[in-house]
Amino acid sequence: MGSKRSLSDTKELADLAAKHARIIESGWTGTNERTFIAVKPDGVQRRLVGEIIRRFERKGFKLVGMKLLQASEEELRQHYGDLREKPFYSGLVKYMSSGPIVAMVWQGLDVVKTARKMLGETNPADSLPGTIRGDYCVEVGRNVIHGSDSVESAQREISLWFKHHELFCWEECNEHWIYA
Ligand SMILES: Nc1ncnc2c1ncn2[C@@H]1O[C@H](COP(=O)(O)OP(=O)(O)OP(=O)(O)O)[C@@H](O)[C@H]1O
Repeated sequence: MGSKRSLSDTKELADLAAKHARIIESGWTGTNERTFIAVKPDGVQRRLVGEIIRRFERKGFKLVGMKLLQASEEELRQHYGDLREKPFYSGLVKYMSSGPIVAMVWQGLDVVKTARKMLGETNPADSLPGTIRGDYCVEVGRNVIHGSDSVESAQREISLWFKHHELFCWEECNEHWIYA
């Protein structure tokens, strides 16, 4: 009895540490991945932040980082660099800098692809009811939410909007919280 650890306890702890290390290593790619989600200024103004968080939590994803911020034009230029030549680009930057956004990182199995499904199509008119854009907006230029379109975009966007120390590492926190 008492608090003495046996050899098998030590082995269990070592196995657990190795398991944690493997999960942390694979946290950026593969199936247990992270995505960048932003509630756009219209979503914040319309008090949709809580509803959006609720959907991601209930789906089973884990919040890894979140902040309310005013995006600068420079940050938006970097974020939307691939759309620079589009006719709607300057309107998009103006819209995205018109008020605070809520930047978030969510983690979980296939979260990049699944989040895009939860968001709906870029144009709300093409989005099915039940999706965020299908339920809460009508205009492509005011479509409430952003979500990374690939694992690579997610990595780039997360490192643009968040510093490493702003992201929580669930795997280091408590073994019972780890996804299988
Ligand atoms: N035709 C358009 N007119 C006005 N704004 C547009 C138009 N097309 C796209 N946008 C805006 O630019 C954003 C980025 O467009 P993109 O083609 O990357 O779509 P998306 O990947 O679905 O959107 P997001 O990056 O916001 O998740 C859209 O979410 C929308 O706010």
